[in-house]
Amino acid sequence: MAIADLNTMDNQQNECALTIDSAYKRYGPNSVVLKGLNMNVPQGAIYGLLGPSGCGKTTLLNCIVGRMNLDSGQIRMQAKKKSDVGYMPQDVALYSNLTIKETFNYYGGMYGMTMEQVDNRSEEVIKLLELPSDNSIVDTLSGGQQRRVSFGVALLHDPQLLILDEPTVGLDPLLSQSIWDHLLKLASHHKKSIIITTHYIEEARQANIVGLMRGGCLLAEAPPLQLMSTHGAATLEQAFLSLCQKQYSSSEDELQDNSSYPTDGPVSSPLNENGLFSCSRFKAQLIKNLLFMLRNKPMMMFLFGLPLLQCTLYNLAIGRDPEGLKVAIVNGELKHGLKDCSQYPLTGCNLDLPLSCRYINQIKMKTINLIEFDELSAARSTVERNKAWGMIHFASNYTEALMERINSTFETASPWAIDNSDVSVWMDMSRMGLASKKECIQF
Ligand SMILES: Nc1ncnc2c1ncn2[C@@H]1O[C@H](COP(=O)(O)OP(=O)(O)OP(=O)(O)O)[C@@H](O)[C@H]1O
Repeated sequence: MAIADLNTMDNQQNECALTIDSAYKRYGPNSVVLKGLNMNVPQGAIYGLLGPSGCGKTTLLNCIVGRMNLDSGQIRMQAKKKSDVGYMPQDVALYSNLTIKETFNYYGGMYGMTMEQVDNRSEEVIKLLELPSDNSIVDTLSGGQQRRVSFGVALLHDPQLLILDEPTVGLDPLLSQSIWDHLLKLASHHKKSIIITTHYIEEARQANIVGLMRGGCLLAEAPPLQLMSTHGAATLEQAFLSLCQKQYSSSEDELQDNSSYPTDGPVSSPLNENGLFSCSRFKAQLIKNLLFMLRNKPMMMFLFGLPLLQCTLYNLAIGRDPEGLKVAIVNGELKHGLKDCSQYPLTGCNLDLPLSCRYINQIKMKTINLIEFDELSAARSTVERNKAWGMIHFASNYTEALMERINSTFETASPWAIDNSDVSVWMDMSRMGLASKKECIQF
């Protein structure tokens, strides 16, 4: 190839806002949507992407903006960051509880615009798109009005590349024409590149270039008048029909054969994120979430009220101290039982002082009735007769044999051993740290 030809090609690619080479995408082995599609969107032009429902237009746009990856191929773009692109998806994806103004403030903040910029731009956009009062809640708008707000969001930050998925569907013809006029002005005066999909084929005649898509590839890509003259057609629709008939003669399902499907790995959009953190994005998210909370009172009451109710019910049901429960105490730690406790202070950090006195002192503050026994067997037999009783045994001189007996009886290794009847509580003082006496235990 001559050097002059190569230079021309390079220049053409430099002037392209977007170039796609051999794009392949499928949703499953038998659902190939893009089949080696090539596309060139010139800088400062409106590119009308036409095609029947289900031919893969939305899939292609999603791959361009980075919502999904191609399976194979290449995407080159002049826009570098996601905020250089304005995307209006086919489905309305707005926050329904925000007003139009708040919606613009939110997306403006996400694009890193100042409040002043947002105010100026939203005023222009509201006027252009004939939106209702900016205090109207999105949820209360008609489907067409919501689509116009979504369109306004794509226009708001004045991006280099606009990608609009059926922006004029369901609009009043006069409004639709004023939108096209605005897009033409954006392309010719401000050198913005615009990709627009539409089902209205004749509408696309206003585009600078149209791509006719069918069966996952572009059948043709040329200025509308050139397409019509090449195919001897009076309308764009007839030109499209003639191209479809030509394609029909070749096999459409070639690529359903998995062996010929290229598998050179996922190809992501070249658009970069706008940085990990930005104050304006943080603020925009915060305000949006606060507004959501303010406007969803029943939901907030449920979110905060349910755990509160659960805690209250839990505490009312089982969280209180048992009232009037009689608990037997056998204090083996002191020679004369709890009577000896009067000699000792109940506060301070002296571990030579008996733990049982402090512990019992705490229990006395509760609503439990303590009944002291001198003998373990007497307390035990009383507990066994009256199942509702509890028993605390403070032992001082545990021998290995005694420990084993307690463990085998109560089958637990915790400092508290719970009797099989669930009412007898043993306190193993040696495991509470008293044996080592290294720690100060304060109740
Ligand atoms: N998430 C998905 N999982 C599986 N198949 C999908 C998915 N999204 C789209 N498809 C299929 O891919 C094909 C192309 O869908 P796509 O939405 O890209 O078409 P389209 O040309 O934008 O259609 P329309 O003009 O009706 O919006 C369709 O057959 C569709 O069923």
